[in-house]
Amino acid sequence: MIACENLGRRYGEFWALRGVTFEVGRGVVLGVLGPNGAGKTTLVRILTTELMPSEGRASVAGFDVVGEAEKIRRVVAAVPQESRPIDFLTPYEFVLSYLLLRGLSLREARRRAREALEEFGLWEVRDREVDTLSGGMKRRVLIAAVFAADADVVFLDEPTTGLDVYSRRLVWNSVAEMKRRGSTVVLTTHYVEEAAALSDVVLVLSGGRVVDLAPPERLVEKVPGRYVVEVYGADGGVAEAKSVVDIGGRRLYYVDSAPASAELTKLGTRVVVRQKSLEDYVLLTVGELGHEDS
Ligand SMILES: Nc1ncnc2c1ncn2[C@@H]1O[C@H](COP(=O)(O)OP(=O)(O)OP(=O)(O)O)[C@@H](O)[C@H]1O
Repeated sequence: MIACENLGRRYGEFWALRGVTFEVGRGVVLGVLGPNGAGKTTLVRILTTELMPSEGRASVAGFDVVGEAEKIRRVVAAVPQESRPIDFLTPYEFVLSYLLLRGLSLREARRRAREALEEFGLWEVRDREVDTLSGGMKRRVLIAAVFAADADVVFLDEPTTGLDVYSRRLVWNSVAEMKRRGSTVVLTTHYVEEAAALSDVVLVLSGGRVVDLAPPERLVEKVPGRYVVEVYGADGGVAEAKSVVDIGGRRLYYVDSAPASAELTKLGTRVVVRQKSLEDYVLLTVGELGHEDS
């Protein structure tokens, strides 16, 4: 459904994306993870035909992003980063006009607009001006419109940034539903647990390059050891640790077996033992998300 071959984008002398090669099929949720400036939005903008690549090729739904951009626009739906719905419309008018512009009949557009606004908990506020809604509600209006469009390929660029737990869960459910309907979903996010919960495959970018492309559980398997001992404050060290990471006032030890509780009490003021996760993969390979690549 999406294929990139040696894809690159340059701004002047600076390569924001380089040598990106990957393929994902129909009905797949592709999570895109990477630190600030890794190239996630650049990749999404090229695939949604908003930005031309500087080198390489990419196709979406079998259409070339350069030569067949018009065809791609008919089969994709996107919520760009930090986008907002048109302020002077109501949620109902916004979703309805989005569907009509995509070529749906009035009858079908009305049916889908209602269904999507209900799905996103917006039916009660359907006739209020978007301008008067909270930031999280505005975001939900956009995602509801894309959800209602039932496109072959959906791009969600950081869809849950700034959303509360309830709204985030609504978005998560809608991604699962889009996948169930057969859409391919590309989801960029800084929330690692979100990528882990929703993605079939995770594309890890750093400094414009592909670091890895694999199902989340495969990436977690690459983390050394089985457990993580998180120690807050001063600590005496864990002798048999396979790897150690320092973040802020926290030190993480990757170990094969959980230390006995007597040993834990000696370690520091606060100690947590947990299973390794996708967040540990990210910490060990690309550092903390949210940090600019150097
Ligand atoms: N129009 C532009 N002109 C020059 N440089 C740009 C432009 N757009 C993006 N860049 C640079 O390209 C790199 C990749 O940016 P991009 O927005 O794709 O990263 P990102 O992974 O989406 O980051 P974030 O997580 O912060 O949204 C960054 O170093 C950015 O500064």
